[in-house]
Amino acid sequence: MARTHKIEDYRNFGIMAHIDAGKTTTTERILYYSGKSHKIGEVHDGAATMDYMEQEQERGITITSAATTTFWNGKRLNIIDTPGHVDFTIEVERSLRVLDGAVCVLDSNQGVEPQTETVWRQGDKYRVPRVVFCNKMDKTGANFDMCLEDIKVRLGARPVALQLPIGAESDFKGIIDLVTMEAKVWNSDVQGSMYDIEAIPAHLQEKAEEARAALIEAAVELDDAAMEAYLEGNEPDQATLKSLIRKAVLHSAWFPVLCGTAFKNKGVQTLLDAVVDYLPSPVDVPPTKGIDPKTELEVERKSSDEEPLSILAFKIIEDPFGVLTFARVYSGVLTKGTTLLNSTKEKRERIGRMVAMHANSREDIEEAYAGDIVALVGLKETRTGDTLCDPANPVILEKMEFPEPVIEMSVEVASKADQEKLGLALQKLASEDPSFRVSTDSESGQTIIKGMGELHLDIKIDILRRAPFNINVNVGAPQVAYRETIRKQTEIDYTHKKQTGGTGQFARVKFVVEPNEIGAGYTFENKIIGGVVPKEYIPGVEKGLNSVMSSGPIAGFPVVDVKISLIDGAYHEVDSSAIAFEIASRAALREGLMKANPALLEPVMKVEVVSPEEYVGSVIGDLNSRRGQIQGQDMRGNANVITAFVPLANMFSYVNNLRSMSQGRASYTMQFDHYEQVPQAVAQEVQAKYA
Ligand SMILES: Nc1nc2c(ncn2[C@@H]2O[C@H](COP(=O)(O)OP(=O)(O)OP(=O)(O)O)[C@@H](O)[C@H]2O)c(=O)[nH]1
Repeated sequence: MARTHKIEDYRNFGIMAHIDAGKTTTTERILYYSGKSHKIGEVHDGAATMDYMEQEQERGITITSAATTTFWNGKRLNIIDTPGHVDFTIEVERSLRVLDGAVCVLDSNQGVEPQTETVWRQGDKYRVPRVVFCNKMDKTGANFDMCLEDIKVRLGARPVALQLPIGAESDFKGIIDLVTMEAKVWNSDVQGSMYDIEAIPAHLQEKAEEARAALIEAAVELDDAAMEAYLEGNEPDQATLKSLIRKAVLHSAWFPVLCGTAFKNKGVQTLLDAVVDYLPSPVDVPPTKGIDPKTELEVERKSSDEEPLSILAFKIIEDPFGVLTFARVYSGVLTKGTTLLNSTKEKRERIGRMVAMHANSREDIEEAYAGDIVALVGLKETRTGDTLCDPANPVILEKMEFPEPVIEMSVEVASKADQEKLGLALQKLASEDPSFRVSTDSESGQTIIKGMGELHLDIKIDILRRAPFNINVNVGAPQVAYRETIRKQTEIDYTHKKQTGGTGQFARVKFVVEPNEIGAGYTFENKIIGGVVPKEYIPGVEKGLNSVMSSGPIAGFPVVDVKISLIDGAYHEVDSSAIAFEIASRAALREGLMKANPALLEPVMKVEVVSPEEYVGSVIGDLNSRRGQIQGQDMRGNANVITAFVPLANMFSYVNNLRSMSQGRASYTMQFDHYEQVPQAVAQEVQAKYA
């Protein structure tokens, strides 16, 4: 077997957008036009082929990223459909990490929306080259110029039109291609429609010439020779112009903007042309970086079949075929049947079977090459973010960062049989989604699930209740994931002594307890020199400390950002034991934390409300009453955008309040921003509730 496409002919790209802008519809049309899907699945019928999870179809939203391979103009396209809801931001991050380019889809009636901004910033973080597709040009209120302005103002990015719309709303007919100066007109909006090339409509001629001049000026800025020629009156030819646009995209110097309506089948082929012409191939982006686990030195892996094999797992899903691990091959060639090293876990993993995923079928493959995105079947040890590599040339590719969950909920089942099923099911879900965690409350013994938001947990519960799990679960109300920390340094000297007839118990420990840097977590250091606390008792000490750190003294929440040093102690030849030291350490730390000015921390969300003018006063008043701090207020179109930091504790069921406050006309999004100390009065309430 050999490559079907040169690596230069690959386009690994994602589609990112605010919820409902039309990612799924656009992806469906792309698959249709590129010939892989024979029936267009409409999102509103719940038949979209990309949205293969039953739930996604019912809710009409895309939850998991599905990777799909298709072909256009002789190029091999690997598409990832990324979810738009902010609770699934982690999925968007994962996708961006492994893709080389992206199409950002806007709703032309809405312009840049809050989540567009979030995914755009994530794109900036991973330096993903992008083109923008203004979708829904057929919708009432669609406005291409407003979208361009929004990209400038709200994203602070530089948009350059590659096309102009011909007509808008129900009169939208097609586009003027500013590179070729042709009108491409769809004279039908039924599925599979092709465009006709027509003369540019007379009333748009002047506007098209101006827009083309702007495009050429933006393009020649990227090349001195082209600029000089242009100043002397020579426009770049079409091939040069295209290569300059490509250069602009690769360097994010500016962003080409296209338009169309995926739903009405207009502008999809021209979008595919732009993907092929302007988005990068794997060799156009910098080589991927990693660490050599033996030397701990940084190494680079070029996108080439000749380099040692390196693969990053970015998504795990459970399906009737078994566990599918979606992975990107960064370098080298992977052959079925090989045993690889999972360098992140230091474990071997055999690749027994691998498949290329298409929207509604999968194809068994024998080999995968640098640049490919494949699904590996039945891996046992590999988790999202792990590296698989050639055991003789180990590398650990850059790790992904996962946000901490901010919301939690208890789950219960009635029967013992279900309890066992629940444990296994939760373990499975947690291994697929690193932003979803499971723990057991040490005091009540309850199972607690943790995630990024109410919807995130709702969806997990739904999965548990459905086939194949079919578990009858009861859930508690969602709770904020508080944390505890300390504000000052203290010392604590504690002796545990007990004499009950026979053998007694004796242990003395002395600790320094001090605040650690934010995000540094909990660290323990044994600073004892000499044998005042023999080494065999140290595990007991750590066990005692850990139990307090996982359930703090204020209200039983995990304690973070604390450093503990063991500086002194004493033992008794006969009466000391690891257990005695565990008891002493637990009691010492409880006392120590209480002396060290303990504080309760809560997650604070960044909230953005988009509201018509007449409701702004009530929205702001309401946010203030939720302990919100208003950060800003500006205009988008004729709507006001209010941004605020609000504690998550006061945001439950906000959607209902906002709806009734604005007669359903205001909308909002929120995402975790940071942890902050809870005001005294609120801390007392929390303490009364939990302690
Ligand atoms: N008028 C019009 N409606 C569209 C167009 N594209 C998509 N829609 C509709 O907009 C709604 C949302 O489309 P989706 O494709 O599900 O959007 P999405 O961005 O994938 O949404 P999520 O997966 O939930 O984030 C659906 O009802 C589509 O039929 C378009 O070009 N014009």
